[in-house]
Amino acid sequence: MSAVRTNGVIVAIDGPSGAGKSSLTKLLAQRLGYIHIDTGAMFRAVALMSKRAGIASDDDAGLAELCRGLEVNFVRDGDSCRVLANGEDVSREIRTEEIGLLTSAISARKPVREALLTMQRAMGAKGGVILEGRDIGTVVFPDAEVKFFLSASAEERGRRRYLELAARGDQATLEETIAKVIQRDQQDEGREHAPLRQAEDALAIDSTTLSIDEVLAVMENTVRKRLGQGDKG
Ligand SMILES: Nc1ncnc2c1ncn2[C@@H]1O[C@H](COP(=O)(O)OP(=O)(O)O)[C@@H](O)[C@H]1O
Ligand SMILES: Nc1ccn([C@H]2C[C@H](O)[C@@H](COP(=O)(O)OP(=O)(O)O)O2)c(=O)n1
Repeated sequence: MSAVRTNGVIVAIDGPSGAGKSSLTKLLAQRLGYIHIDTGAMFRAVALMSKRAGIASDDDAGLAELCRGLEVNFVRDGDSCRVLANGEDVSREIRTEEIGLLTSAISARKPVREALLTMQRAMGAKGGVILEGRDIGTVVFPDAEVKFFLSASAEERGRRRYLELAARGDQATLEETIAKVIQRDQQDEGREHAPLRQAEDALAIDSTTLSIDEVLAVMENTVRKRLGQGDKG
């Protein structure tokens, strides 16, 4: 093991939008009794606060100032987790498509990545955590004991998002939703700082034709083997 951590190992789950990171991280954390850190929610909180403050997505000085005064926390609420930005519950407000696209833009800015990198390392250092995002296994915790790169075809990821939006009563079409997924992939993969890419030592899982339970079984067995607990069967 690369480091002695007080509470257990660090599990990194990276991958593109709609691959199933949030769903799987939540379930795996429950199975292992680990803490779940949704780093996308942290970037989303910065995006929301920058929009409210009228800070442009390329205003690095403004974004740096904003991050200096921002505290993001997660609090458990029954089965789910609330996201607090300076104490305010922003869990719902950060989940719109508009904030998703804005987040993709501001998360490319160096001061934002630096500020959140420090926060994420502090949150995960003791282990016993699963962090999900785009650069956990490559940048935030390159020494994480277990790394997954979860993906699925853009069509399938767009279809999943479309079903979520339709359930919320959103009018978006399937074609538009797939196009937005592809646009976000290009922004996240093409940026200069901490682009989305698979860590060399990550286990790649393509969930296009797998159910959530099937992906969960692969992940849980992989982590338990790493913990020396053998196959869960
Ligand atoms: N393997 C899967 N099969 C079918 N639907 C899935 C699968 N994984 C995730 N989903 C669904 O796809 C949507 C997006 O998943 P989510 O966990 O939010 O992805 P991400 O965090 O990677 O953006 C959710 O509605 C989720 O229930
Ligand atoms: N570790 C991370 C997590 C998210 N981001 C960026 C890239 C994404 O487009 C946005 C939103 O991420 P989020 O995981 O919430 O988005 P999805 O739920 O996958 O659609 O944030 C990042 O750059 N680095």
